[in-house]
Amino acid sequence: MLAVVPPPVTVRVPAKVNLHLAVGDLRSDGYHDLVTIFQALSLTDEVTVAIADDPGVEVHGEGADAVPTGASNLAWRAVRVLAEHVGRDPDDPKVRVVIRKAIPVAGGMAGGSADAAATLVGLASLWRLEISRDDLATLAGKIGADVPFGIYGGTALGTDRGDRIVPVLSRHTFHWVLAFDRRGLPTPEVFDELDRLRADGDPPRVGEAEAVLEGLASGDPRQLALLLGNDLQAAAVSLRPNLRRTLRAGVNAGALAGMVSGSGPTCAFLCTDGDAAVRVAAELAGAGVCRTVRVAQGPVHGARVIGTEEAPRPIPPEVHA
Ligand SMILES: C[C@@](CO)(OP(=O)(O)O)[C@H](O)COP(=O)(O)OP(=O)(O)OC[C@H]1O[C@@H](n2ccc(N)nc2=O)[C@H](O)[C@@H]1O
Ligand SMILES: Nc1ncnc2c1ncn2[C@@H]1O[C@H](COP(=O)(O)OP(=O)(O)O)[C@@H](O)[C@H]1O
Repeated sequence: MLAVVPPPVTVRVPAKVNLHLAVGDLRSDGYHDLVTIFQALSLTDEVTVAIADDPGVEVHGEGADAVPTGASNLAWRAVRVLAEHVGRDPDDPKVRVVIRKAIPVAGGMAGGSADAAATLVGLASLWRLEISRDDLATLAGKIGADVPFGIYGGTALGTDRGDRIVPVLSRHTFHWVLAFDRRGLPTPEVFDELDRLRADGDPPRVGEAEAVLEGLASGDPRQLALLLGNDLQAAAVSLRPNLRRTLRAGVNAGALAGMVSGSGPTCAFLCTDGDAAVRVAAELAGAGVCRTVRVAQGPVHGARVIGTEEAPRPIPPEVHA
């Protein structure tokens, strides 16, 4: 009898912005304790996993040239972690992963982490595993601090390394403009720069997460705008002084507030509503301070298998200058 090969599974997964990012001291394991509030945004990557005799990773779309396709690809690490967990051979998982990127690479929006989260969710479906979202999130934490949030999406409080996730009920939609920088910024360099700035002086620290949770609950973007904060912003701006100009340009264009997203260099601007976001995006694009501008809204759900009626986006053609 012929074995039936299950069809490929495609998962859509969101980028994140940190509405609040409080960084504690450097720990002995090389990480910092964090208290952060994540929000998942409608800027998404798509990841397809399929049974294949030619295993590996393919990457297309935004920043694809800068993404490794070997063992260090975070999606491939997810394949290995899940294979090991369920007793499959991690060195020969017989899986092909195709990633279509829209999330900027090394942009502070957890794009690689999102691809890893999507791979876990996709493989759980492809391999027909009985595994809960919480168990997938625990495995996700072995891949990277930001990966568990990609499993849940929505709005969530992250503590410890940022990988202990408690979902936050958030009934309101917020509108964002995102400014992608010309080059990415490696996360470890930004944490190192913050440690250096703190050894030399006293860069500003964000307040309490509770106030931000109240701002979220109010649904009023004006209230939330006053409460956004990111301890890594000073470090990202120190490494990339041009971000100061980008942040100013977004606010001058009519955003309620602008901040560096996570470790940067993407800047995120909170706007009054969807129409305002489109106006801010158009003006920011004309200001010449960044590479690309996108409009997004949040919160959106985490990594989710796309139904058969929702075909994956076609692979964008490569554009050469
Ligand atoms: C800063 C944040 C904010 O959400 O994300 P990005 O803005 O880069 O996407 C995260 O903490 C990034 O999470 P992620 O990118 O998954 O980090 P990992 O791969 O686990 O760690 C990369 C490196 O970042 C530093 N790191 C990360 C998390 C943390 N709590 N403390 C740290 O010091 C460490 O130097 C670590 O070796
Ligand atoms: N699937 C992936 N997508 C993007 N980057 C990846 C991926 N796998 C590994 N990486 C590596 O991880 C680094 C950080 O990627 P990313 O998650 O996009 O940034 P950030 O941590 O700033 O949010 C990249 O510079 C890249 O070398």
